[in-house]
Amino acid sequence: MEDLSFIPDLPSGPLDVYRNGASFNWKRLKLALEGDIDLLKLKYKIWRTLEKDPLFAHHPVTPPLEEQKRITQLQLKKINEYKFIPKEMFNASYSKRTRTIMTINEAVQSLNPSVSVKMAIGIYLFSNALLSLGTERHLKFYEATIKHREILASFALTEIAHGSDARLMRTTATYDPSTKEFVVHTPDFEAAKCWVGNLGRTCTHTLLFAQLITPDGTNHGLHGFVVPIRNPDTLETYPGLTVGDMGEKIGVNGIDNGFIMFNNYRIPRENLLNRTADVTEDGTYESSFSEPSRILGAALENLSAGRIGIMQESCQSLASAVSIAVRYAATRTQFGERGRETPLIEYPLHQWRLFGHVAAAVIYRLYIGKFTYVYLNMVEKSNAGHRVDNLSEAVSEIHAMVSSSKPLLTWGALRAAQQAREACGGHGYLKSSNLGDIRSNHEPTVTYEGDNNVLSQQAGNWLLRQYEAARAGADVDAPLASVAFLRDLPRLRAAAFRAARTADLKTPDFIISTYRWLLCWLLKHTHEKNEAELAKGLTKVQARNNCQVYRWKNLTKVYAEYLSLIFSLEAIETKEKELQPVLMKLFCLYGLWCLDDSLVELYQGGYSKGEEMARLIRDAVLELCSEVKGDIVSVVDSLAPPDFVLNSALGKSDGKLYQNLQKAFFSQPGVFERTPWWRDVVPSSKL
Ligand SMILES: Cc1cc2nc3c(=O)[nH]c(=O)nc-3n(C[C@H](O)[C@H](O)[C@H](O)COP(=O)(O)OP(=O)(O)OC[C@H]3O[C@@H](n4cnc5c(N)ncnc54)[C@H](O)[C@@H]3O)c2cc1C
Repeated sequence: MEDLSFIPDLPSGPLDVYRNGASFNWKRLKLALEGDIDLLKLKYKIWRTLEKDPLFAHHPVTPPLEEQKRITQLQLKKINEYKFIPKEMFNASYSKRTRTIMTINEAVQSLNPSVSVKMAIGIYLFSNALLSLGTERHLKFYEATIKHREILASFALTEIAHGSDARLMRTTATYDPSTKEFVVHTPDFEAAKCWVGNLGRTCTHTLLFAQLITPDGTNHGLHGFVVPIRNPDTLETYPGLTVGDMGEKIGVNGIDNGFIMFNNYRIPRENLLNRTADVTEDGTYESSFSEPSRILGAALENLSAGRIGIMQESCQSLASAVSIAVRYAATRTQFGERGRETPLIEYPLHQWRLFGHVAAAVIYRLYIGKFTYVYLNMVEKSNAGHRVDNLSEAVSEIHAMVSSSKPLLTWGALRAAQQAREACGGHGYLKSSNLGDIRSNHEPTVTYEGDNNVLSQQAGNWLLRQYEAARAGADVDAPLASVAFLRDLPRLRAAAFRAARTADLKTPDFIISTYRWLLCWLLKHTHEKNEAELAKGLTKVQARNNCQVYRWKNLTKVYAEYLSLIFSLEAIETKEKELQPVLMKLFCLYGLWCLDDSLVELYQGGYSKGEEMARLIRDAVLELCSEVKGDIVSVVDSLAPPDFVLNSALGKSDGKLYQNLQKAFFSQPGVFERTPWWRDVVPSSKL
């Protein structure tokens, strides 16, 4: 068995009442959730190092806006200097290297999300894009970014008037053969690039997406270009650019999101990322689809890697939020009988509000851990030029999986953060609870890297195509088997709810088979709705738009929940025996908690009649809440980062709630000093 002594023991205190009764060892569950001991060690190394560095000390009061940006930039510089990526990683496999980078990002994210976003865009997204969209001539940018850290980049796609519909971006890059340069231009303010992270104050280069126009006037669509923005020695912006900071946001204010307008700004021809298409010196456009498998691999990489990173970070935010709320609930008492007050965690309502989110935190972690491996292995094979069977179908399937799961996880974490805040009552509203920062810093993930509602439509379209193929008796184009059950359509349609006791529901078989039935029915329902719209004489686009609500609420969400269930179940089956009972309970709790949300559709589709099914599902959820109660504090111990990272007066691992609150109150700068404005407000006019 692995030596886990690198994980510090937890201090004893009031939480021991619950910890002592746990059915498993929390450190072993922590390792099982991380999935890789080297990566877990790396996380702890990062946290230990940063805890000792005063630059990473927490501020009891939010610093002024510019100071937040300065601190974040300095923190990023310091993280670069610490060189957390082991040297040998630069020569390691793509999959291993990417997992290491993702782990570093996650460890930093739980401490200051602004730094991790800065790092993810400025270093990793950019260097990945250079590898997948660029060619040998861009390696110098790659080395300068990832090895020497001389370049801090940004990613400029969104414009003032267009975000989700990227095709209509209006920034142009027109080729001038007389100087062998592209001339980048912004026609007006509506076409200014905006929201670009790192652009406002700090980046040296941007990865710009602009319409490529050749001298014959042909527009070849959006292409990627490396565009220098600032002198790396002085951070002065170059002439021909109008660059500004977007100002204060609701969260992540350490990031300098910026806007930019280009005034006939010239860049060398070679700065076009030319893996898939190039412009010759004399201005001829050439598409070089000589290695389609590599090109598709690159496309897959670009579409999905950033979103997988966001999902991992969502797991971390969700884990932190529920850890604070559960530790609080185990130490906070209200009401009671016979002179003894009751801890909040003993109330079924409180359990019902929180434990489903705790189960989700565990299931999502297992799901994303496993899915990331599948995804990275496939990209690695494809980038290495190995044959991957049905690659283009696999690319589409991965895109559908990511496009449905990113909404599920980001919204899931947001809902949990809000519930955790409320579950801690008034104290949850204190900055020192950290729940406000967790919530507001997490919030923009539902919008960036693809707005959740827009992404989910794309997943819905793919699902409908698979259903239509299955209905017609054709093969389902899903090499990763996420909808393999569609091959069994007739049998699934005939299935029905047959359980009589809650025990029949608390099994993976019941949950998975109910999900399969539900997905089949939702597909049928959405397909029929679409056909009915077409029969009215509407265009395909109009018909699809009229089915949007069905595609998200009633289809894509359920598909994403199903994915999280089948992947996590596979992961649970490989975990050590001691952990299986608690993991299985959390699995069932999550599955039934989600099904409760789909009761309308289960009844609407005729899976059951009468009130029995709803009653049994809800009773089973409540029973499971009560069954996991004795383990739940240890479950959040496995999920939570160390106290320094969690940074919450309510969620410290010693459980000394009121002592920690007192420390937080008393340590605020100037808390007992007379306010500087007391003269203006004293009631007596004599002063
Ligand atoms: C903190 C933050 C950081 C960001 N960082 C970057 C960055 O570094 N680089 C960059 O290029 N961009 C960045 N963005 C921008 C982000 O990618 C866009 O905001 C996002 O793509 C959505 O585009 P939009 O804001 O134009 O919204 P819109 O596309 O205008 O959408 C507005 C709303 O309409 C809905 N909607 C849109 N189309 C449809 C439809 N067909 N049917 C139904 N509903 C629809 C959407 O769901 C959304 O709720 C960032 C944004 C934020 C908040």
